Amino acid sequence: MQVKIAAKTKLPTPFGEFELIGFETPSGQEHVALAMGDYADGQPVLARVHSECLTGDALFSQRCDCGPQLEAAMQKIAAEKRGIIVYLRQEGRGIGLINKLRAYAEQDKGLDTVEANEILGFLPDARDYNVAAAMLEALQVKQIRLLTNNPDKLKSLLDAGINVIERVPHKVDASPHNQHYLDTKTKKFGHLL
Ligand SMILES: Nc1nc2c(ncn2[C@@H]2O[C@H](COP(=O)(O)OP(=O)(O)OP(=O)(O)O)[C@@H](O)[C@H]2O)c(=O)[nH]1
Ligand SMILES: [Zn+2]
Repeated sequence: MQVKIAAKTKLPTPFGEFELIGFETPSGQEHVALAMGDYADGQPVLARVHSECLTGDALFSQRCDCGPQLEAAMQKIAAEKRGIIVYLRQEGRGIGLINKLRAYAEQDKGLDTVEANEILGFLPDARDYNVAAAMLEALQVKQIRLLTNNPDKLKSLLDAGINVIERVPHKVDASPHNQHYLDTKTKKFGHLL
């Protein structure tokens, strides 16, 4: 896949100043990367491949752990003064925002995250990481230390051609609201929590 770096700017945050890089795919999708330090020097880069979660990243939802994971990734990168967050606009594990809200409504009736996706006719996880590989290549990131608890994501990134040399655990504290969600991640997706 080809991606185009469409814009680069500064992103001052409570954790330090990141470089914000905007990407466009040939089909018109938009993604961003947040970067700090010299990530193109060929040495391993601490990296998070984060899937968009409007509810968790921006609206403080406690149904999932996305917001705290994003914040923790920014903090860890700032502590090393070097790293990258590939922020993919693959909301709801690739099914889109409104379908995720429909899946939440099914969960409100008692289904878990996997069952809710399935009853709506979707795969449990419909994400595609080829665009992440293309973004890292465009930024000349040669090897990464991946912040994740998800073994499938690790495998998918390797399959997409990303040189992941290490998995760095990325656990955040559970809340009473997301405990069931995290249990499902462990039981059905094999997350190492
Ligand atoms: N379809 C669906 N998507 C969800 C649900 N809860 C969170 N998501 C989406 O899941 C994505 C985050 O993926 P997760 O499976 O939580 O975590 P991960 O990124 O695979 O694994 P880690 O790297 O360990 O965090 C985001 O796109 C969220 O919008 C849900 O109940 N249903
Ligand atoms: Zn989330």
